[in-house]
Amino acid sequence: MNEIKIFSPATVANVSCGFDVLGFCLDNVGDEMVIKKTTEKGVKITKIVGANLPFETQNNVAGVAALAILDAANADFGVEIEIYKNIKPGSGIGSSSASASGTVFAINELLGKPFNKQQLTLFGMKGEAVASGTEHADNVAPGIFGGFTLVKETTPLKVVQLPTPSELYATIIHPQIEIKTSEARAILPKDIPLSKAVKQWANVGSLVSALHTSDYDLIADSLNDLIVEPYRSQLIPHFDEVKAAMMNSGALGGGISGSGPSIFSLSKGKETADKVADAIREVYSKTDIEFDIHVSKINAQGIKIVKN
Ligand SMILES: Nc1ncnc2c1ncn2[C@@H]1O[C@H](COP(=O)(O)OP(=O)(O)O)[C@@H](O)[C@H]1O
Ligand SMILES: N[C@@H](CCOP(=O)(O)O)C(=O)O
Repeated sequence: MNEIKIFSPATVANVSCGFDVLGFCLDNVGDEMVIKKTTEKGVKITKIVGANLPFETQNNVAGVAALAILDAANADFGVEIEIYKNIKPGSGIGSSSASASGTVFAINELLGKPFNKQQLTLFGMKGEAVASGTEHADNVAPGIFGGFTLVKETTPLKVVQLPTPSELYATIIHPQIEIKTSEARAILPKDIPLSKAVKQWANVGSLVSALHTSDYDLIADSLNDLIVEPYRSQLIPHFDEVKAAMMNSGALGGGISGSGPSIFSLSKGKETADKVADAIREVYSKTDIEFDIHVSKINAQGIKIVKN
């Protein structure tokens, strides 16, 4: 295979209580990428459509992720990368991560699949670090594995795949303002009170259990973030109103998607997820901020091959 086209989905990191460890994959929102083998070694980004992003290999997450996997494989070829962006950078639904995970998935296919999903996540994290300043894996992992993932450790990397209850839908609003992950990380406290930490890790544990047992009430009870949301929600216009509208229209719960500005909710069934979409549309329609709303199934497969 000399060329591959893939669909690299958007992802929601943190899932309220699981800062830097939990994430899930969306189904109908994402970027496309075309990656071609070249006889000359090295990585060239030849086309970027839909966003103003750096073409220099070292400054683009796709370029850095590509170098990481090609080096590890000691590949005797190089690649040219075309990026078709539908996920706006700084969106909070894993724009940078979609490029990183899509690149390593595609190059692994061109190499004949020598690497497993844990290894691909590791290469993707190298790219993700260009955007956020840290090698967090909570967007890359759900893109590569699909569904819900838990990053148990980063050194050495251990990603745990979690089950996806079949009736779970996500509703997401993306206000068209940019919040850089690196900046949203810089405002977080270095230390947190033990009493809050206890509640937070209890929520992570109960959410993981609830995903295993498809216990929607327990999912609802677990979707709380006492640690990060109080700081970051101040960067998102109308956050409290959107969250109230989500809860009043039947969502199980929700919060900031990744580092924001997107706000996500989870609902039982598409009908409720659509009602949530209507309610949050009403909140933002009264403002002069442009926005997108997505209703999506949870994508259990992750990145998909469009053409090879
Ligand atoms: N291929 C890429 N896709 C998206 N962002 C990229 C890419 N390469 C570099 N970047 C940089 O990463 C930053 C956006 O990433 P980030 O702040 O994490 O947003 P998001 O939450 O949408 O992933 C921007 O500064 C952007 O220029
Ligand atoms: N755990 C990270 C996730 C960032 O997600 P993104 O979609 O905003 O890139 C964080 O919260 O900083």
